[in-house]
Amino acid sequence: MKIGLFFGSFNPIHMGHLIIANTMATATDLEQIWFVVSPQNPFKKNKSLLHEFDRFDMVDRAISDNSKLKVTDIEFSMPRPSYTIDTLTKLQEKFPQHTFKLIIGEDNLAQFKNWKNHEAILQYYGLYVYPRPNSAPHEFGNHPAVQFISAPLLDISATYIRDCIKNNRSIRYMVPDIVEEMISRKKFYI
Ligand SMILES: Nc1ncnc2c1ncn2[C@@H]1O[C@H](COP(=O)(O)OP(=O)(O)OP(=O)(O)O)[C@@H](O)[C@H]1O
Ligand SMILES: O=C(O)c1ccc[n+]([C@@H]2O[C@H](COP(=O)([O-])O)[C@@H](O)[C@H]2O)c1
Repeated sequence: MKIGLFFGSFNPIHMGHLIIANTMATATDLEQIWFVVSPQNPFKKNKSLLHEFDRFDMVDRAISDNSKLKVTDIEFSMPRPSYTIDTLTKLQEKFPQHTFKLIIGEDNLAQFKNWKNHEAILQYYGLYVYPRPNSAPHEFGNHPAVQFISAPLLDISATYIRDCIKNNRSIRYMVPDIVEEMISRKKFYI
């Protein structure tokens, strides 16, 4: 199967992530999209970052009604911080029957050449890139391993959602109802 990998903290997962994942799952040749939840980076202490199990749980609930979307905790047991190439290698070893592609926003492309073994990512996997506002110029516009996919731009972030919660403003429609319910019941981000 051809699988797109969408990496992130998902603190929490929101409609911006889900719309990109669903676009990739329905408007490309990718058959499934796997959300790869990043654990806490020990060098980037952030007190608003929920425990990885809670973030995983929110993603799991958010995608439970869509058979093309899956979530993986593969990075939880890897050395931290985990480099994308190492996670790709581990997934490919674990699932040799699948082909993996990396899904990234165009804003990440300007820095992509500084990622660990970025040439190997291009050579053995490849990128599916979705548009992001204010993306800096980059050199991958005509690269054969980089596919640009048209997708809606949604100006919403997990930071904005956490701020809304702190300020007692509604997050309805920014996250799935089931995620909103979990955040409120467990008193996350207050
Ligand atoms: N609204 C959005 N549309 C498209 N991509 C997004 C959107 N929000 C985040 N992303 C991208 O999704 C990936 C995972 O996102 P991440 O978990 O860091 O969420 P975030 O909303 O950017 O979080 P935070 O505000 O806490 O930094 C990142 O590459 C990020 O750039
Ligand atoms: O593998 C690398 O060298 C690498 C370097 C920088 C960023 N990344 C990945 O890019 C994504 C966005 O990173 P950041 O630092 O902009 O939040 C995230 O999924 C990181 O794992 C990966």
